[in-house]
Parts: sequence; C-alpha cells; structure tokens
Amino acid sequence: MLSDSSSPILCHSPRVSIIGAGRVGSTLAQRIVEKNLADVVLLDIIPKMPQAIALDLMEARALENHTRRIIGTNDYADIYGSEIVVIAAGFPRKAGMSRDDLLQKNAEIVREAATNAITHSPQAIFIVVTNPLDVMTYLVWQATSLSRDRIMGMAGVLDSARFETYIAMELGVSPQDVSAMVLGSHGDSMLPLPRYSTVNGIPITELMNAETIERLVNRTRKGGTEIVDSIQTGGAFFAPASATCMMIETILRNHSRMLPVSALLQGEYGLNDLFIGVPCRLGCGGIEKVIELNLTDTELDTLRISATSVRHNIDKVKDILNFVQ
Ligand SMILES: NC(=O)C1=CN([C@@H]2O[C@H](COP(=O)(O)OP(=O)(O)OC[C@H]3O[C@@H](n4cnc5c(N)ncnc54)[C@H](O)[C@@H]3O)[C@@H](O)[C@H]2O)C=CC1
Ligand SMILES: O=C([O-])CC(=O)C(=O)O
Repeated sequence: MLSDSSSPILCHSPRVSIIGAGRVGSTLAQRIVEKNLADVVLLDIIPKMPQAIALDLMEARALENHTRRIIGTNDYADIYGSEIVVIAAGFPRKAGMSRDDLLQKNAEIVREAATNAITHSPQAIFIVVTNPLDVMTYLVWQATSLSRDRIMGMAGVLDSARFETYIAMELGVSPQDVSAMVLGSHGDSMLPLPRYSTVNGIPITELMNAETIERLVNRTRKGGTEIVDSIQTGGAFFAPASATCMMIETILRNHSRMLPVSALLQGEYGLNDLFIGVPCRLGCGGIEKVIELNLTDTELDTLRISATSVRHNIDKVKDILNFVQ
C-alpha cells in the first residue's frame, strides 16, 4: 500500500509560483513542466483564467510525458512553500511605447504582488520579469526586504540570446556555438559586449567588421521593440519564457552558471543601491557572486548612462508609491 505520510522527503517536488498568467507567465509554466523541473502554481487576478490555463496544461501532461502538476489560482495562499516566485504580472507595452512608459501602470501591481508573495512564500528566491525591468526588481526588493542573493531580474539572458541569434544568423553558424554577453539596463541603453562575445572561443571581432558588429549591437538594443512593433498589442514571450526558465533550472539544479541578471549593486562597477544587468554566478543559493569585469572607459560610460536612467526611474517610482526608506 502506498503511504503518503512516511516519505515526505522523497515526495517533495520543487514548486515554482508564477504571478501573472499572461503570455510570458503561461508560456513559462509550460516550459517548466515540460522540462520536468518543478510543479507550477499560476496566479492571476482574472477570475477562472489561471485555473483554465492550468487545466489545459494538465490535459497535455500524458501527451508530453511529464508528471509535474500545474495549479491555477487567484489566491496567494496557494503559493505556499515555493522555492522560486516569478513576478510576470502587469501590462506589456504596445507599439510606440517605451518600457519606461509602463512604470506608472505596473508599479502598484508589482508592489502588491511582491508583498503578497513574500507573505506566503517567505523562503523563496524571486525573479522579476515585469517591465520596466530593473526598476520593478528594485521595487520588489524594497517591498520584500530580501537579501540580494534572493532577488534578481530577468533581462540579460534574453538580451544575450538575441545578440547570439543575430550573430549566428549573420555568420550562418549554429547559435549553439555562439556565446555573447549583454549587460546594463533592459532598455535602449543596454550594453552588448562584442569584446566578450565569441563563436566557439573565437572573438566576433575577428569574424566581422566593426560596421556589422555595430549593426547587430543596435538590433540587440531594439530587439524587444522589433517584436512589439509587429505584434502591436504586446511583446515577445517565447524567448522571455525560455530565458526565465533557464535561470530557474540553474537555481533548482544548482548549475552554478555565470549569467547576466539584474542584480543589486553594492559598490561594484562604482554603482550602489540599484539593480542593473551584470554577470552573476547563479546556483541553489540564488545569486552566489556578482562578477566585476574590467570594462573599458567607453563600456563603463555606457553602463553609467544605463544606471542613470534606472536611477531616474527609481526616483519616479518612489514618488508614485510614496516610499518611506
Ligand atoms: N524582462 C523581460 O525581458 C520581459 C518583460 N516582459 C514584461 O512582462 C510583463 C508581462 O508580459 P505579458 O505576459 O506579455 O503580458 P500579458 O498581458 O499577457 O500578461 C500579464 C498578466 O498579468 C496579469 N495581472 C495584471 N495585474 C495583476 C495583479 N495585480 N495580480 C496578478 N496578475 C495580474 C494580467 O491579468 C495578465 O494575465 C510585461 O510587463 C512585459 O513588458 C515581457 C517580456 C520580456
Ligand atoms: O519589449 C518588451 O516590451 C518586452 C521585453 O522586455 C522584451 O521582449 O525585451
């Protein structure tokens, strides 16, 4: 006879809760369960909607040959015991908008989501996806008082994947052979780093001329906009879900990968008290190390421009929400 009381450790399945069951949230849920990484709780403000998406995903379980459970809910009590909470709730931009235009609309949604989520999953590591990314990650940090190892934003993995894709397409090689690094804020002032981008170890500076590289760098900076401008009423979600899923897999399986994530800086790169994309070692402890690269003066200047725009938005969000530090 099967007992459900004698083997709690063997029965434990990691649990990832996703706040916001829209395009990014629901695609992420699908990625997580189909990779057999964790059970998923999908939470949304719309009545019955996350339940219906969870049912749809459950009905695909046998066909996709996995055993993970998906729960849909409108109640934060159901996210208890999550190892990871992802915040993907809030408005996406429409054609013609910048990510910063979402600040006012998304700030209250994200603060409320963070406050509720930390109450019901106080041990979780938080990954923020909602835009404008770096400032929303700051907001979640403020709302939860998490230590810096347990709070990060997803952007650099996506932006680097885009840069890698464009490099691979330009050279006609497999993206699997391309490794690229994009730092800075998730916006027009992000910092793709050709110097640290390679094809099977060969720097791209040896494979393409400066003009081509500049073209790919600019396309990377506008990678999200290129998709929003065509979809019109929302943005990318397949690659964003894959990028978030890769961060989750790295943490749950303790892969100790070095990935660019939006992290709280405490003096690194001469910056303090803001979140911005930098390389970090991710593992089961969350952000286990923030890596400080030796940037050139030009690269550092771009990173500081990025930081100035994030700081400006942090000041705005403090005004909007009347933060008391
Ligand atoms: N960091 C990144 O690289 C990326 C960020 N994003 C951002 O992620 C966010 C979500 O994008 P999509 O999934 O495409 O949007 P979506 O509109 O498809 O989904 C958003 C979901 O949030 C829900 N929601 C709104 N208020 C809520 C609340 N108070 N509590 C719980 N759920 C709530 C909505 O009902 C909706 O289902 C947007 O802000 C978008 O800009 C999207 C792609 C990449
Ligand atoms: O462009 C958007 O609004 C969504 C996003 O952040 C991205 O795809 O990079």
